[in-house]
Amino acid sequence: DGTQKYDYQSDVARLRKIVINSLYSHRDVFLRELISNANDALEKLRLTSLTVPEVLEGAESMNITIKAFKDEDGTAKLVIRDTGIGMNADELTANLGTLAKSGTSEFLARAESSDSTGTGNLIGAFGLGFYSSFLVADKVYVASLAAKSPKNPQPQQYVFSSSSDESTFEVYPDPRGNVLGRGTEITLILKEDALEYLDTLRVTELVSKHSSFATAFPIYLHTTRTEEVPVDEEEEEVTEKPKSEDEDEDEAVVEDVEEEEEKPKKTKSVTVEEWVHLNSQPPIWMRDPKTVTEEEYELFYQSTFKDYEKPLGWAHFSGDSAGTSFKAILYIPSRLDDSFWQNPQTTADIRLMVKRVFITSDLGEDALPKWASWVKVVVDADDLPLNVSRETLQSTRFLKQLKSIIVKRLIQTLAKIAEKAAHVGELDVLGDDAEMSEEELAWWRVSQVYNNALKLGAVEDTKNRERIAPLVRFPSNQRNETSLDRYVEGRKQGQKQIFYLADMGKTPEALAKSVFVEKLHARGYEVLLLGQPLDEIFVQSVRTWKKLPFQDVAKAGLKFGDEEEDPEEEKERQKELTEQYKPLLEWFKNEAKDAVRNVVISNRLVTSPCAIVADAYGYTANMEKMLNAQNQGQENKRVVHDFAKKMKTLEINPRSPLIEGLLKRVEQLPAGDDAERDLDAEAELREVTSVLIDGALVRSGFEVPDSHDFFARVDRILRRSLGVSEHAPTDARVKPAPPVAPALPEEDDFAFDETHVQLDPEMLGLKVGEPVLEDVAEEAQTAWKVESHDEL
Ligand SMILES: Nc1ncnc2c1ncn2[C@@H]1O[C@H](COP(=O)(O)OP(=O)(O)OP(=O)(O)O)[C@@H](O)[C@H]1O
Repeated sequence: DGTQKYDYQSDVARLRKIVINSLYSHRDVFLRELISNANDALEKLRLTSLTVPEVLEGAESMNITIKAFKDEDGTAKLVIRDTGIGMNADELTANLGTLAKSGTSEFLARAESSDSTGTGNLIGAFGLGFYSSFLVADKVYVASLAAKSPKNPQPQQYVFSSSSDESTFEVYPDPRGNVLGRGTEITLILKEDALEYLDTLRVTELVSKHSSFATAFPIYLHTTRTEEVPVDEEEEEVTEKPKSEDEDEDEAVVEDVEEEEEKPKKTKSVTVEEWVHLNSQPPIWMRDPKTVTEEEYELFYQSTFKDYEKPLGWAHFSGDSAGTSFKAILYIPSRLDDSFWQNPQTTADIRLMVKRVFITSDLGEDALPKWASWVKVVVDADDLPLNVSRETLQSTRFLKQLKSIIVKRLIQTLAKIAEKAAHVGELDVLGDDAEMSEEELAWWRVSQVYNNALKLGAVEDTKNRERIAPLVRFPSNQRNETSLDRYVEGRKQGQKQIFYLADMGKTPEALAKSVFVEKLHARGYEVLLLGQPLDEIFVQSVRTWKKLPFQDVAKAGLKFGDEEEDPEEEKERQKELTEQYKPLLEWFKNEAKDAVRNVVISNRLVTSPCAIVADAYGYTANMEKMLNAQNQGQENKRVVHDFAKKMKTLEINPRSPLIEGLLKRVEQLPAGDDAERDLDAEAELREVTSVLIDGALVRSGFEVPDSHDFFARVDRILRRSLGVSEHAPTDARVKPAPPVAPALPEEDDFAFDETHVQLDPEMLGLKVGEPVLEDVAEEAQTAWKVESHDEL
């Protein structure tokens, strides 16, 4: 009576199908998911009881029980029961029949497209746990009795039932009445091929592997075993051997013993039922770190934070803060979500417990500084006021200090991983696993994921800057990556600057080829190559390292540090060169007056003919790019901006044959009044010079003021060198577009039939059947689909 029949929401139907089809090989996950739900329900109850004590009525204990058995009809049942908060009829319908979680479509897309590796864990991560019961059950009954509360003073026990192949479910009052006392009982009617879960050993193994950390509440498993018990004395037939009269004492002793062995006491088999406590060990964070294995730490992380990948590192520590002692484990996840960079306010994942009881994982937005908000932490404090709002909780001294304790510990943990891999900077081929030791690989992974977050830390977290900056790695012209400490260690005698070149968006390879690096590189100096958006800001914030200031090699002020050792003749030569090149310097000053402030003989160029160097207070190309983007449309800033833009020097390389040639041509120009001058030759030379200046701008990373005009000049010079007429026009006739279309396009006009695009993985030289390669093929196929769209 009172049965309500419902259709599943379409998403649920789709999801159940995916879960059942794609997760077959991961079906063990169902138990972990159901236990995790039971734990959540118990946590909710405990927390609610702080303000509404009557919720505890109905059942004394707070625990989870599991019972597997075959009933009288031979039906295999697995029953998982908790005495948690429970659900009323509406909650059963809403919680189990609809999907309220965001991210579901992401899960669906991922589960439908992937080869299902990792989906076993995805399922929990997306909050779809309950449906995993259909992996092992043909039919599921969820009986639930909500906890008593002022709103629901007389709760009634209801049942939700559904079978794995139906698209409907039913909710009805439990015909047994309120037998649960409180909480939820999930009865799985096991599938024919899932009878393994009747085996208590199997269940014990699963619980201890995946769930023993997931809950602080006791989990009991119902077990039965047969035991031989002695039959009662009176039942036993006592046959005593009559003693012969001539027996002596000694013989009698021997006979007695023999008699006992030959005639064992009678026993009978009885079935003993027992509830075995499966998670009797204290939770992992309460244990002595020496007794916890690596695998236990990893499994605990995966089940607690619902991550299907293993963490990159962790720290297990205890302490005392503001009079509260605590134990904690912090984890470094293997990935940094994209949202880290997109969302300026990220909430931290800190699971706060008090004496093993979970309190909250929402400590507000500034629970950790932004740069460290990705760290995952479990903290168990000895004593905290529980029955309080989040705001009050946040203002406790303990929680205020917790923030800096976690950050400090995180930095220490990262530093330890880095230290163990101290030689990582010397590796030539990073990323080649074969060449890396385990320690190096561990640090390499951390650095790959968190390097930019650490830069952010060094910029924003001024208190910890000194500790974070040494963890940041930069590529250089000499190695794939180096720390600031290693850079300073490897500096040359006399070197008093940390050389760097910053150009946002450029690869280290491209930066290494820059005109500014060429001489430093040729002389054996190390230059940090900064191509990431945060790099220049990092350098500006840190300013000096081990007392050495950072020097932008694209700016004036570059000193090798051994200039004083230069012989007299070197200085003399420099003077001579300036004298010798005077006419060319004058010529350039005139031609480049719109772009630069000064023109000098270069000391930094090796093969390039010229380059443009920013003054110490002018803008480098990189800063100019950043400021251009920032100041767009702001007239008042433009004036300052334009001024700073001109604070540049053109350096020319006297050893370059191009510059030598130009000097000769400038010297050959007839001087005098207009009548004596060769205006054509001057114009031609001016054009070459302007291309050289613009070329120097480009070479130095700046933009040319008018690229169309620049290329028109290059074209003219090319024509001249090819002997083609400079003025011959190009045939510029083109076919005009057809007249305006009369009607709006139909949808079909753009339809693209994907079924035509099937790319054979073997065509790509990939072996079919290997999951990794299939992924590649799939990616290639997607890429090709996109290309075909473009062509259409
Ligand atoms: N044993 C239970 N006691 C009380 N409520 C439950 C229980 N099991 C499930 N629920 C309710 O059903 C909802 C859906 O459960 P489901 O396992 O599908 O997702 P979830 O538990 O919300 O997410 P996740 O699996 O990530 O923890 C839960 O949010 C909870 O409200």
